Amino acid sequence: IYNDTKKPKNFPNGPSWLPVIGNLNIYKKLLGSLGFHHLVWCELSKKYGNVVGLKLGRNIVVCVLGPDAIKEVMTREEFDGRPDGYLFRLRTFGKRLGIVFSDGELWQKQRKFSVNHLRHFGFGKKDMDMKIEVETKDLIDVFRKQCDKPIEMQTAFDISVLNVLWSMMAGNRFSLDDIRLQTLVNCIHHTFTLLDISGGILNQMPVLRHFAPDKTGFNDVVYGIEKLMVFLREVVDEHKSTLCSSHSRDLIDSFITKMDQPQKHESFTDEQLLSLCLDLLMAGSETTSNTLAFAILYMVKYPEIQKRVQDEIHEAVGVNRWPVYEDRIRMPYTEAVLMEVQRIANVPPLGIAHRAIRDTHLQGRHIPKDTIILPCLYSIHMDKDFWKDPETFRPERFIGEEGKIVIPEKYFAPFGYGKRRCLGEALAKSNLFSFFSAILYNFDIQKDPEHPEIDMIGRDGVTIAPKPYRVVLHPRADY
Ligand code: HEM
Repeated sequence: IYNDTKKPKNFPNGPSWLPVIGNLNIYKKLLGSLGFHHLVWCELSKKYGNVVGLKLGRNIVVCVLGPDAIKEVMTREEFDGRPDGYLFRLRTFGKRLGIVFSDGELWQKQRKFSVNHLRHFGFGKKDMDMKIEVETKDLIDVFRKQCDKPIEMQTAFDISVLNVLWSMMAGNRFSLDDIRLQTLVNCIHHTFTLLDISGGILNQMPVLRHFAPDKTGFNDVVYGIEKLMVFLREVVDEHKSTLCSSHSRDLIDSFITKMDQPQKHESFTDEQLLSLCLDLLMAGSETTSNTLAFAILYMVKYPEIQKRVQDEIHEAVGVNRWPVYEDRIRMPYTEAVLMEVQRIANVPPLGIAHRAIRDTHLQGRHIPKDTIILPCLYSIHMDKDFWKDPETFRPERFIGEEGKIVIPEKYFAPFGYGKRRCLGEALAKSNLFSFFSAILYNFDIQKDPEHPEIDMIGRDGVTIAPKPYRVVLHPRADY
């Protein structure tokens, strides 16, 4: 018990550790009053500095805040690992598989494979933008049918956003009223609200799942993952039965073909294929949908900014078509609005957890091997010294004197950076721009008169999601 309370020498500052629970008592109390995990770390950093160290159950967790400490974590090879533990393995057959929470050789091979093959199927190229155009058109058609009536907005983008990625992964798309897919995406949303990026209670004290399977979220997480896996297994089986080995239709085909090659890396297995698909689905849908839903919410809150975006769209493309991603060069204000949404909404406020792969130092403090490291992206996006008025929604902050976009990279990193930076950045940016500008081209977005209150404070979880809200879309005259 005494050893349990002993901190490693020169460990980052933080409160004393209790036996077994470590600092879970303090953490829980702060979370109860502040409501968000990232705010707990910000609060602790006021007392303990920019590198705060806690023990949460069996996990040692260090949160880094501010540009210098975050840069060290993102760019030093010792921090390129991802956490291991009960929760992370629960997703992937009790093993370390997938792409988001794997590391070492498996991660390198799988990341390289995914990037190369997604690119082959259009990722980051004109092909991808054309797929987005198709999805945008479909979604606008759906919205047109619901004009002048309140529409549920925080999940409105789910299937459209997923379709673009899915067409590269599995070669097809879903109808926007596909009930099964919407149920699966709802499972993803729900799972994200139950967990937090450090692993949460299921990783810190996995034994609790036996005593409180509902309260710890265990039952819901298992249910959600099983549902997704059943769906993915059907898709993979269908690919296997229709595969033509000389012609890959999509990423899944390429993976299956690779599994049959004698010189393949040992990580190309059935379980890894399912885990990779699960990770891409989860990482690719939630983040983009939430950002778009926040963007619409900000436009309702600030109609004068909405009007300015619409004026810019008009000037850049006229009235006969809506903007596509290529037009962004002539639409700096619209781009700045989306960047400002990413900065202020902080959809992944703590990024994705890293792990120290060996004993090392960070900002002069000792970090033991396997420490979970949380880069608090919120801390740079909301840095008072740099941004001056971080709580104010002011897109102009991203526009330089010559009217062009300026990105202060040290203080703006919604996709992270370094070797583990977001793999889907190109797709996310193109999705954000295309869906957002198409909606503003076609509609004036207004509050639901029956629910005029606008709640900008989201819901906590792995990512921050807006609370359910409705808006009314009015078709714009002449468009
Ligand atoms: C607005 C949308 C998105 C945001 C804000 C976002 C943000 C992030 C962040 C902060 C990370 C962690 C970076 C780090 O650890 O240093 C990450 C990783 C990742 N993202 Fe995204 N992301 C978005 C969209 C997407 C999309 C569309 C995909 C789909 C392909 C995707 C796939 C991934 C993957 C696979 C990783 C893990 C990369 C690795 O560990 O090597 N993301 N993302």
